[in-house]
Amino acid sequence: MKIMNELENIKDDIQNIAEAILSVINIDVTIVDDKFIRIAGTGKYIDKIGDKVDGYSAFRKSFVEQVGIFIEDPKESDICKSCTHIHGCKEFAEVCCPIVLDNKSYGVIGLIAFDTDQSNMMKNNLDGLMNFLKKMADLISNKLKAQMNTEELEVEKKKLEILLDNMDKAIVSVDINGYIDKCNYKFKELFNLNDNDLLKKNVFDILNFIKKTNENNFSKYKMGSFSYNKRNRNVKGIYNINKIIIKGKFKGYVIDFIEKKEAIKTYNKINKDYKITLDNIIGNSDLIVQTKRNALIASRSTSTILITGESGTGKELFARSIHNHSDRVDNPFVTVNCAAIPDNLLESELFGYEEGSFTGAKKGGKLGKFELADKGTIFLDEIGDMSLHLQAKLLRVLQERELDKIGGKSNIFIDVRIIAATNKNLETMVKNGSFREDLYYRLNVIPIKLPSLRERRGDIPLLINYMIDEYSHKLEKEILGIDENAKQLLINYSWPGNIRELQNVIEYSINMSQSKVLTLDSMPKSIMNIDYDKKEEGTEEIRTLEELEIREIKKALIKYKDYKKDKELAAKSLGISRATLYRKLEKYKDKINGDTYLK
Ligand SMILES: Nc1ncnc2c1ncn2[C@@H]1O[C@H](COP(=O)(O)OP(=O)(O)OP(=O)(O)O)[C@@H](O)[C@H]1O
Repeated sequence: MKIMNELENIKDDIQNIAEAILSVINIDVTIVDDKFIRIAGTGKYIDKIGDKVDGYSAFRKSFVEQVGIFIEDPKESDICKSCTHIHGCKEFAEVCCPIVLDNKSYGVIGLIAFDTDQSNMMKNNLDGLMNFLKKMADLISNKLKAQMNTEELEVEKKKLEILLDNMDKAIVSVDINGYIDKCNYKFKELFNLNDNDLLKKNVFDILNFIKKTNENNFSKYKMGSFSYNKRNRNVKGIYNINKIIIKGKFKGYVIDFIEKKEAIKTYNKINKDYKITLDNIIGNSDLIVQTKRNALIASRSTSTILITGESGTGKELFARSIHNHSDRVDNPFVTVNCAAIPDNLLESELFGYEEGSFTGAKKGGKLGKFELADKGTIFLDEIGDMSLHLQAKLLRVLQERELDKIGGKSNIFIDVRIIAATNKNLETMVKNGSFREDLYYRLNVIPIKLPSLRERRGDIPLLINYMIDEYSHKLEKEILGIDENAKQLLINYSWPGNIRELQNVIEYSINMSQSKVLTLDSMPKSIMNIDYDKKEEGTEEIRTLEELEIREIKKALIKYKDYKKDKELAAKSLGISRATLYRKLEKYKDKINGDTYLK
């Protein structure tokens, strides 16, 4: 392959300069590159363009030493003594000047006199001539520089285009008015646009979910969600707008877009390494081992699962593990707490709605959790708290496997595995009419009942050690273990809040501990004062109604401890008003005082 000399890229410009020199001084010009190949010439040199110029020792000297040279009489000149052509030389005089850029020589401009007139003209105007040639050489090096810069820019541009086309995100850059400047392949693909669609088009017209008027109201960066529907292309996602500001001046926008399903996929990929599995569920007792075995079998099917168990027994943990053991693991696991969302919002949360379906509906509509969980698993926690109206809707989804969105024109097919969970007794609820029987049977295809902590006390020491490790690390306290008395207390306690309560007790105790070993002193008063549950179920003594009330209040407080509206949810689950709950807390404050959950 021929390696191109830099000057060759601008040889037309160089030939023009050679002819300009000729027209000014009327002496023929030769311009050579760094290999001494003639790349431009006038008069009799025109036919010799492309030839190697031999013997020109003056050119070499000028090139190597980067100096202008004048040779008055080649036959007498010291410089020409080594020239192989000296005997046949027809030259009367010669002037040459190097073409230099950033201290590197790229070639030489030479003027050769073939008669006395030309030689005299050179001699008499030498300074001016040298100066003129130097200016011409500078002109060539400036052209060369511009050419190199353009080339560099083209390489950068190409690299950038390749980079953009290989990005997961769709990207478009526009001017201050929104006219499209550049976009990547993904952008055209995402919005189903061809080059004609983009020619001199305004992005705010094409993607009308972005309102230009709003874009002036943010400083640098803004994000939003979108729904785009055109030419059978229906995409939903998130967009970010970045303002391009150079030296304080606003120059346009770069907008990137990511499809929601892509974002979810990426999220799942990132989190894959931290996924919880059945192996992370602590416990050696027969009950928990058998439950884990059943859960593993259930993970291989797509049938609906109903997990039951008291609050804090690990229902969500099991649901996540089942998803992570299933072949849906690379798709989303979406959780909905049916008790934490008011009934009027739950419907749109679950099923979503189309744009404009009601006053106040968000632009672009809203994706429901069922759609977000596409090809994955939806975990419907606290299903027993769902209203009868929504139970009917859910039943339809389970039966038809189709979603009927609020304001939607057509139904959407869904491929979602359902895992429901509750701590309520659904059978009793079915009997008293607060839970639909048909829905109960649809959900209860694979039942998994989680044992309470009381039923597997043998696992308590294992759980305590695991939690001491976890929380001492988290709280940066060196706690080495638990003493026998404290351990016995925890083994015998009734654990109405199950593992979540045990976690809270250990966390509290590590915080309070003055020594490296947890003792009774660091335990919360609540688990020491109330010991009515020490005995196994069925053998307990009759308790006073007050004791029962305190216990249920404590259970409710533990359960909703982590929610923002904890008291409100606790009161609701107890079937009393918030004010009543506060009154009772005041009344029993000595009995519940010191309880970590009340803070
Ligand atoms: N076997 C276990 N090993 C370790 N941690 C556990 C185990 N079971 C539950 N946990 C922990 O206990 C806490 C409560 O678990 P989870 O939220 O799954 O319970 P839940 O039954 O869904 O509760 P609720 O009914 O109140 O929603 C979580 O922090 C969970 O990580």
